[in-house]
Amino acid sequence: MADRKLVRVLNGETVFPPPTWLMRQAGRYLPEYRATREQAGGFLDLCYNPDLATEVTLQPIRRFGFDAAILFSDILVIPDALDRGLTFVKGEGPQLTPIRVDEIDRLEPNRAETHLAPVIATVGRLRDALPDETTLIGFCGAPWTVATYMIAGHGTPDQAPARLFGYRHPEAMERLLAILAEMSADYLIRQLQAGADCVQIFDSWAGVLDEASFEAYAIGPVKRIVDRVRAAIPDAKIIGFAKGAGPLLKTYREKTGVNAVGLDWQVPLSFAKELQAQGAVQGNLDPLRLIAGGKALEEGVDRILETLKDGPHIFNLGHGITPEAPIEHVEALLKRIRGL
Ligand SMILES: Cc1c2[nH]c(c1CCC(=O)O)Cc1[nH]c(c(CCC(=O)O)c1C)Cc1[nH]c(c(CCC(=O)O)c1C)Cc1[nH]c(c(C)c1CCC(=O)O)C2
Repeated sequence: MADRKLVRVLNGETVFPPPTWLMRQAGRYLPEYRATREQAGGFLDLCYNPDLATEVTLQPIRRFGFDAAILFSDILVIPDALDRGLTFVKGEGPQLTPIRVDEIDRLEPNRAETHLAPVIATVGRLRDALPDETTLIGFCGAPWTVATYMIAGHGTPDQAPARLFGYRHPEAMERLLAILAEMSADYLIRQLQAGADCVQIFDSWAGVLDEASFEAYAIGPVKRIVDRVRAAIPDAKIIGFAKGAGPLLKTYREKTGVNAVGLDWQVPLSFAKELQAQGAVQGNLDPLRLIAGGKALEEGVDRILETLKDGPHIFNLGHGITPEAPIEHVEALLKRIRGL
């Protein structure tokens, strides 16, 4: 496992061309994903079916030969384990029962072990099925991002309901985040024990927090996860993706102790290079350049490679690939990176 390229980068090595994978690389832009998704029934049925979840995880590896596979699941399986009424309505995204302050102390985190067993089974199967050189990435949502969906009950443009909840009920928010942090740490430990080489913590909504809230809600709970995971697995490799964190990424890495920071597409490359002096960085092509293709794609890729080639870098998008991304553009992206 130590030789897998992406793990070497997480250890601080410079590898060129950089190991490459794409957030949401298993998804609706692939016809084979749409077919398996149809077969599964609902989206959650797909997440909890080890045969089909293994299949969709492997699809982008077979087609493109990415350097890493990411477990197929969703960050919202944690609130699902807490029985928060999660459903995925086609075209509308996730819906949950908005949580009230008085419900927080009645949550039952112990349900997670049994509930998430099929996801852990998927990790084990993947390690057996993947080519030896392919890194297997496990993941969870960061407590703050998961909490934003639990509080609003759905996605919102700026997660105002969760921000207001935090200002009005700071103690309840701290308790909710602490519960999610412990559950997430246990979940990541199980993924690593089942065969994941490293894990990523997705904080997609970190960028809506002000500085003090970022410290309390984005840094604190993620540090708790990192510390707890490393107490069980001392050399666990962890990528933190705090989308929209901008200049706070330096403190984020220092205080949480993650091995690599994920960069969204708005992070200036000059700053990315500064961050690289502290350790590995991952990112950060604008997903829309992948849709556009041609010069927009080539120039975006070249600028990232040129700026980050002398330090530890994992090539990725600055956020997930979208259903509109043409398959030929993904092929062109990989050719450009690998210089073929
Ligand atoms: C916020 C968030 C979620 N889920 C996730 C995040 C954090 C990353 C991000 O910001 O994109 C993370 C996630 N979701 C999914 C993965 C699988 C692994 C991967 O390929 O990266 C991962 C890592 C599958 C998925 N999760 C979802 C899909 C699409 C569902 C479908 O097939 O119908 C996939 C492939 C659904 C989902 N799940 C979520 C939303 C808001 C939606 C609806 C939006 C959409 O439809 O794209 C919650």
